Amino acid sequence: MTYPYPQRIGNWWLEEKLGSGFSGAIFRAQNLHTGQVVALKLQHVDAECPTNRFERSFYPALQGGVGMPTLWGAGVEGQYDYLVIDLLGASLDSLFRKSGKDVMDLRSVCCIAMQVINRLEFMHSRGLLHRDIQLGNCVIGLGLNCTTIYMIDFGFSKFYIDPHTRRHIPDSKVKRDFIGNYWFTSVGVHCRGQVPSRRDDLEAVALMLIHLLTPGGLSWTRNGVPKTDSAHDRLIREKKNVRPEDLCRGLPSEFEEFLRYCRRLKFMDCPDYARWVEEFRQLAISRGYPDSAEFVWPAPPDPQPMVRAIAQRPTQPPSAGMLATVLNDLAKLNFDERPVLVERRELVNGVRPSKAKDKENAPARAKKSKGAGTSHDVIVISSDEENAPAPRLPKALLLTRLGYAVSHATDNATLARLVHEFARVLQSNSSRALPRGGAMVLDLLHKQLADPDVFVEPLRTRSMTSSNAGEEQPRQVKLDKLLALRCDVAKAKDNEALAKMVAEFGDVINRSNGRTITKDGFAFLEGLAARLRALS
Ligand SMILES: Nc1ncnc2c1ncn2[C@@H]1O[C@H](COP(=O)(O)OP(=O)(O)OP(=O)(O)O)[C@@H](O)[C@H]1O
Repeated sequence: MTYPYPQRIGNWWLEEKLGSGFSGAIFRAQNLHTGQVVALKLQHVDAECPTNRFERSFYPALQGGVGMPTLWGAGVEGQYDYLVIDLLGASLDSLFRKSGKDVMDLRSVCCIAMQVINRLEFMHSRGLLHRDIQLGNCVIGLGLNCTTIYMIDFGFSKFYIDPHTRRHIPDSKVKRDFIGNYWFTSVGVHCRGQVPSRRDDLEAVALMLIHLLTPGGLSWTRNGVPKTDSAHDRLIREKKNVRPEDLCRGLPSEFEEFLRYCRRLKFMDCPDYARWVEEFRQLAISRGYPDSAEFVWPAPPDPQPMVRAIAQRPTQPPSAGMLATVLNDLAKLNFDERPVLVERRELVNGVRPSKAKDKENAPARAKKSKGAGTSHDVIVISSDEENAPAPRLPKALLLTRLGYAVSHATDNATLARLVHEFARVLQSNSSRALPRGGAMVLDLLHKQLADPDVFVEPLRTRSMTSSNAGEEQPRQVKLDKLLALRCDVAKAKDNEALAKMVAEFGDVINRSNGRTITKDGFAFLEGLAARLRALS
């Protein structure tokens, strides 16, 4: 039922209608005495779902938080229940729709991730769950606050810390009607009728981020809001059955890891918000984006479109155009040798394809690579000459390029050279910590050595899902393992054995304090390069 809206309520003069929801409408309003301009959320007292009544009780707990609207007034006057809050800008939903793009750019998505996870950390620290995370409930600020994302619509919120007992609300095995929205509410709450807790707010964020990066959005959002029970059942089935790896195919691994992480959390677990903010920050940095969580919209032109393009998993064959761009860029890094690639399927455990085949493929390859066509057949990131000038490129970009070259290397000699280059890049770091881009290179190297045509779970994911996930190893254990790896690498029989060692190396470094690479670690990498040369 719709109700006629008054022109004035309390001290507020209602102006333009900004939007409307299930139970009411929201107006820009002005204070009759001070001229202050605000947003006023109006609901009829007989509204079917009187969310203002609940929202009013949650706002006080949220005051003072970054990205939390200030509550300026609230009450019931006549037939209307109203809430007066900061006037804010457009929702992420409307910004994205108006952009006309099929997917949102990675930098913006990383900023959304960092900010929304921070907002949830704040809300949860005040004992409150949001329970309706969606793009329409994330809005940007106005004026100086236009790069800050605000959370709105606390109509479905709930205190998960009982204000009287100060304890977490209890779980229940009894299935309940779901609360939230069709698109992003967690599988546990939406499809299994579980009681929502902090983990579910976070899972909704994960789904929202994946949605933004998926052409056409998450598959279950494509038919619109389900209008019948059977359509809703279908949606639930689809949402429940899709595997994280399928949802996140082609996306940077952080998104799949984040979704899996949320789904592994137990009902009362406190999520590690800082870790995920840092993961998305590092992801943005590793792709060459500024180190900032500010949500700048419209998204500025991408300074490194090539880097973003190769965020795709290497299992997806790059287009000829993309390949040409990447090869051109690689060529600029150095070089007296020019890259020529052969088909990935021709790499069998480091055995070089036959010369005859090389010749057959030569014309096609030459077209893809500007300047190709010389007799050289490897990608060179830098020459072996000691005094060759070091490329002045950000480390993250160098590592990304190395990763790309590793995933397209076709013989052990190339891999050997890339591993040597990898060790050099890591050593040029002021810190000896393995950067995120370094972990990616190890992942790709492991995959190349194990079997380039088979999907190999990334090392970082594996170490986090293992039974001793996240556990740090005592320093001595780490040192012993690295020493053993350093000694054993020279005796490795084949690429498979080397793949196992790379996996072990990544695991040891990942689980060590500060992820530092010791002298033995570097010696292992050099030993690996030598062994690859010997096996080529
Ligand atoms: N503070 C604000 N400033 C400017 N616009 C706002 C503000 N709050 C909400 N809006 C706009 O109004 C729309 C509806 O707001 P909100 O979600 O709070 O209402 P609702 O009635 O709870 O909606 P729903 O039924 O969709 O949950 C938002 O999507 C947004 O576009």
